[in-house]
Amino acid sequence: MTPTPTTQVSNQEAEKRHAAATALRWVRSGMVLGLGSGSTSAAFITLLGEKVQAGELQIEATATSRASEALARQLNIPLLEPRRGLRFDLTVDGADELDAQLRLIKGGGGALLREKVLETASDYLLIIADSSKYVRQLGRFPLPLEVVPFALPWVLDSLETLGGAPVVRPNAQLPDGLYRSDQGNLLVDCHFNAIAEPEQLALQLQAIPGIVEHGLFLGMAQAAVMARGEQAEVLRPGVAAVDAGAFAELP
Ligand SMILES: O=C[C@H](O)[C@H](O)[C@H](O)COP(=O)(O)O
Repeated sequence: MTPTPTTQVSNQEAEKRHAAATALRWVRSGMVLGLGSGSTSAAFITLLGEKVQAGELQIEATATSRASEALARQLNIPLLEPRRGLRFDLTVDGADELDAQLRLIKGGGGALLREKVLETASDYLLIIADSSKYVRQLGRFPLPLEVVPFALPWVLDSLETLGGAPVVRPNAQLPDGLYRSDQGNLLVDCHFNAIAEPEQLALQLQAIPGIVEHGLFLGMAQAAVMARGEQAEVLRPGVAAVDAGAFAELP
């Protein structure tokens, strides 16, 4: 039987929750956690909050977006403000795409800058994902960039030259009709369709003034928990997937 779009969505939601619940197994009391953004991260934060409220886990955390911070606060998860020397034992976050090397596209929800900041300050980045996120080659998902508003015209010119078919992300609810990040910057989504050399593209994007950050997260994730139906697999860069049940601790 061919799955209907509604069935696909609910399967995807079930996989997100399954990946989130599996990732919780690696959280230990005493850890300082980075909390990701997006729907899969929200599922993780919700389950984490239940454990904290039940007194089963004592952790502290910093969130990668205002939305995740509000959710964590609502669930009484103790929150740490950014400060010098603050590092994270573990950050758990979703992704828009991941490949076999655990190279990622992130930022579909607009949180890529704070995510990259926290994940760079983390000893371990664990990605949680439903199976639709896994790709052979990055780029089908439009690559998000956070852009300083003043620089937008020239950034768009440069992105056209790179073949990125850039689209400024809209938000019909705001007066100028444009989406704003938590920092008040614009988001530009680039339609490369296929990114043959992510490392080279990352360098090219970093060289364009006005791009605050791009959504390519390369060499950052140590592992991913990906749910596939009822199963959860652990992926590590370049290593064949292993059933999550095979691990008691993060590999
Ligand atoms: O800006 C958003 C983040 O990078 C999310 O982690 C990413 O978009 C995945 O979101 P979701 O879990 O909702 O698919």
